[in-house]
Amino acid sequence: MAELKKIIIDTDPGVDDAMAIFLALQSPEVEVIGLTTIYGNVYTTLATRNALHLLEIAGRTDIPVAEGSHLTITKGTKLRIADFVHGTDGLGNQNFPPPKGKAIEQSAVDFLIQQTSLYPGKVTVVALGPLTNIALAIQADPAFIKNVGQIVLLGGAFSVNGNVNPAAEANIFGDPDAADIVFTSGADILAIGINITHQVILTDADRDKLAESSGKFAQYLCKILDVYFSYHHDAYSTKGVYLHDPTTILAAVDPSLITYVEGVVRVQTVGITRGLTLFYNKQKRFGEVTEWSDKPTVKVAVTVDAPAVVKLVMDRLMNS
Ligand SMILES: O=c1[nH]cnc2c1ncn2[C@@H]1O[C@H](CO)[C@@H](O)[C@H]1O
Repeated sequence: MAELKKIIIDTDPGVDDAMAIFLALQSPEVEVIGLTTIYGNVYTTLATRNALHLLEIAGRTDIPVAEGSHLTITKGTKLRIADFVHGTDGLGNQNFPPPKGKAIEQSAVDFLIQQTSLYPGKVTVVALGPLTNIALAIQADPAFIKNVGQIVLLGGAFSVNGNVNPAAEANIFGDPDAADIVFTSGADILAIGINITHQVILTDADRDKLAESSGKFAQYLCKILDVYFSYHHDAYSTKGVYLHDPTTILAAVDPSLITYVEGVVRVQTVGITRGLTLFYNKQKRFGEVTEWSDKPTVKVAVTVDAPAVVKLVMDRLMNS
């Protein structure tokens, strides 16, 4: 049997994170070797609690959860928490009982460094929240960027408006300094921006199908989806919700679902465009040295097979 791709999910659950975690657990192509937590949709403490809860729902308490950073990398910025998208508990205001399990003693950063060095080149880190933990791992251990197989991240708005403001997407806005460290680190990076995820919509009709199925993950998700759907109806007037995190997980599971281009990405860290991701496509040779010169390239997704992604999401959640 071919070796399964090992993945660590860095997550801030979050309704679409819950979907993504369940999808990963339902994907025979990958082995989830751990979850690391971060603030974003909720504060880090609640992210850890929700990660443990979701693994208990899935019957996968064998998978360790390592708690991540409570602060941005500069420790200077006020956190922006998107509880208006996911509910104050991050999971659709369902007031689930606290999980029985606990996070491991090791921090998220130490866990990322240890696991990638145990399996050099074999671990894919799927980053679904702000990039603080990943940037801290890069800073703490120069070998991390060589040891990690690939970092597949949900972040950025490439040639489209952001979702926090016209400039910035939420995960990059959450810690722009960390994001710039990650994008310029030299690691193998695949960025899935909202230019991609806004093409992947779970419709009201899809949700009805999930509700009618007997899949245990489908049933659980239908309980928590209300707040996420209401937010999308109000903010975007869409008849459905964007599948940000599920699309990112599936891009890691099956890279043929997307196409990408390569170039240098820098992140604006100050001013009114703080959190802007700017991709240099190398079409112009600039006479002068720029902030993009001599930086390693990354992969940025440019197309997605949206019907195939939605079908995989539906099939894997209903057959659970
Ligand atoms: O309008 C929004 N503001 C803030 N965060 C959002 C919004 N929509 C979605 N997300 C959250 O941020 C990530 C994608 O940018 C996703 O994790 C999503 O749940």
